[in-house]
Amino acid sequence: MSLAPWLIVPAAGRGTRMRADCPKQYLELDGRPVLTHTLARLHDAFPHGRLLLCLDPHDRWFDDAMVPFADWRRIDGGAERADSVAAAVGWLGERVGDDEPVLVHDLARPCVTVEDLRRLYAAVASNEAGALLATPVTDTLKHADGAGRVAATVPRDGLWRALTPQGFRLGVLRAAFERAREQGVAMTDEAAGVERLGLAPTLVEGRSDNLKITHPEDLALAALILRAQREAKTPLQGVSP
Ligand SMILES: Nc1ccn([C@@H]2O[C@H](COP(=O)(O)OP(=O)(O)OP(=O)(O)O)[C@@H](O)[C@H]2O)c(=O)n1
Ligand SMILES: C[C@](O)(CO)[C@H](O)COP(=O)(O)O
Repeated sequence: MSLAPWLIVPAAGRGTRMRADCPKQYLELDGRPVLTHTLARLHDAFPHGRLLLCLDPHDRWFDDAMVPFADWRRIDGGAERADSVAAAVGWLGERVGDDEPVLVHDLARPCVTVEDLRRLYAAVASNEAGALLATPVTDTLKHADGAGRVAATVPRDGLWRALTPQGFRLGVLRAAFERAREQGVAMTDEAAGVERLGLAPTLVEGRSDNLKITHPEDLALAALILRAQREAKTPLQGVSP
């Protein structure tokens, strides 16, 4: 498989749950914007990767100098994450073959390690239905009754949290978005669309510290994770400072 995967990075969110003055990707994390951490990890893992960065067309914080990739382009994002990814998939579909490997990674996940990125990419090569990083659920799960009370305890056996990246051959990804559009269904990750094709993407167990920065308290947590990863170093070869 090509050593230069296509990397779709949805980065057009507004970060409403973060309740900050700017989108969360521009908040400072360990001395620099969240965005630069995530892109540095991707670049460390895939220096020759080809980046499609989905940005809000009205984004006034972004600067080209923040991107470490030689080969990259900006894609106008949409109203929802799936719309942003669909725009990038559409761009690719008009230009490259269906066998090309594509990884989709949330910009809001800056703590993904180089090792996990490469393990996931290797899994994409050997699984026709693609693969995603995921981690087994460790909490007890409750189903709510709509009035803030417990309706049931949900058995957690076999339940995993879906992380990113998620990787597929372009043809599979294109078919998944096409099917979702025809059926008018919303999907919160790419694997959900691929499942609707009757395919079963492979779960690749990833690190549980691959946090998606969503709420204000996640920023401090992400800073601690990055620091701990830097200090651990050995299993994380190639991690940017
Ligand atoms: N219309 C959108 C919405 C989200 N994203 C991206 O998808 C990833 C995951 O989305 P999420 O964490 O939900 O980010 P926001 O939409 O920014 O947050 P919120 O839902 O709190 O507004 C982020 O990297 C975000 O920038 C995107 O590209 N386009
Ligand atoms: C893709 C994802 O990060 C997998 O956990 C997640 O589904 C994104 O959800 P969001 O509601 O758009 O943050």
